[in-house]
Amino acid sequence: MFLHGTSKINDQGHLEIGGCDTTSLKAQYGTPLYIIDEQSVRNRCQEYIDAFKASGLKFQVAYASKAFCVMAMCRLAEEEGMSLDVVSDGELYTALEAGFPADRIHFHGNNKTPEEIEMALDAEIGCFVVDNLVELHILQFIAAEKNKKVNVLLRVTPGVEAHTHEYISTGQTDSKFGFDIGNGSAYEAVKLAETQANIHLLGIHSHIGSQIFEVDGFQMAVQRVAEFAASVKEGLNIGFKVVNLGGGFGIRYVDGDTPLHVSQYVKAITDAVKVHFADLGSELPEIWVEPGRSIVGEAGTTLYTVGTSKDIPGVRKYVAVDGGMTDNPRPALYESKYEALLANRAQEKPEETVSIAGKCCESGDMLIWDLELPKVAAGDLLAVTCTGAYNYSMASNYNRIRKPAVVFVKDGQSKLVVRRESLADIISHDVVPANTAKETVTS
Ligand SMILES: Cc1ncc(COP(=O)(O)O)c(C=O)c1O
Ligand SMILES: N[C@@H](CCCC[NH3+])C(=O)O
Repeated sequence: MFLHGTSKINDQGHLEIGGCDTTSLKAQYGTPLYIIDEQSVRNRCQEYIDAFKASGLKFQVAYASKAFCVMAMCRLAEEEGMSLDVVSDGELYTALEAGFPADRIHFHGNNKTPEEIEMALDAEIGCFVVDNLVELHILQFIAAEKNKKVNVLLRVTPGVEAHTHEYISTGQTDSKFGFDIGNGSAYEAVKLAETQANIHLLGIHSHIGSQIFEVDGFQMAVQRVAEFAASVKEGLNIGFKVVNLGGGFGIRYVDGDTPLHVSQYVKAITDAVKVHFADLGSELPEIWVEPGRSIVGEAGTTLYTVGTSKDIPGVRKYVAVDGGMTDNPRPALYESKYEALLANRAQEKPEETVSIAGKCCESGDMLIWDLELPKVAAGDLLAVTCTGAYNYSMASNYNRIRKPAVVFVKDGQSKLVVRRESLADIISHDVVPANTAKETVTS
């Protein structure tokens, strides 16, 4: 079994993360429980920053908060010197309430509402990543009304297709995101942006996909973006101060996933920048990236309690846990694969093959197929690894299942960062119209 970060099996044969025994975490917080290995997250942030420092280029590493956005995580990212990418008023609000410096916040999204734009302008965020012409016009209009000049990156699609699951590729020409370089719309957008009095065009942004293992997609994107920058320089005499290359750096979910070390991705990108932008003859651009999954993914573990099982002789044994697609929709959405171990008997040898089912009323609610485990029984603790990214942030209340708590663990201490939803939370937004309430009372 592959253990990430500070995870290990302790003398009691229990899975321990951040020096905390997972059986004690269950006793203290209950299950399902998201456990975040705080030191691993901090280390990963520093690996990015160190790799960029080594390149000698000016840079910003913006944590893509969509991967896991809670106030404690925003604080941590701030402490580690990261910038922050947000895509909605909710993420922006979380960051601001956490005290994240507004000037290090970058606002993404292909359909920002005027209200969201206004909120971000009032907060004086660092920059808007403008996705389309409608947004450019709205932003100019609102910025003019407020007498502000806003920093803008234009999101372009460089036409690079990263090797990844088709549902999570965003770099192709046929994409809902950004201005296409290939058909000239990116060039026209630059031209237009430059004429807008309240827009300060900082540069461009490209994001080629997610869970990428190879460097060639990033290198190709740098080349395309540099060629585009050259054509803009030549045709419009406009230079880009900033080039943002998005996120997408892969992580190891299961055997066979072969991510590179963060420093290798960063070196490949910064070397490519040095090669392809050198010809422009001006100062090399500042390079920004936006890793999400690779900051928090491997640091997360979800702890479940095993409940019922159903053995169909000669076919399959289903083992159900007290969570499922509500806390981790990725297997159902993307057929994502995960590994798991029995956290309370972590040293025991595998004895049976089981498939891990969630508790939702949905046959697709399966977390892991064909997992080798010791003989598993009700009450055992199952730890699914690598759940730090796009699990809590994509969790739902389907079947009115409550969202789990989240704890940070480090140096033998655990800190609650999101409390478990209560049953009262579940109905807290419900409104019973007056006449229905009356009928309910009298029936
Ligand atoms: C624009 C943008 N930036 C950054 C990210 C973060 O990607 P990842 O979590 O794969 O690093 C995404 C998501 O894929 C994205 O769409
Ligand atoms: N939510 C996706 C990734 C989408 C990336 C956002 N652009 C996942 O779970 O992997």
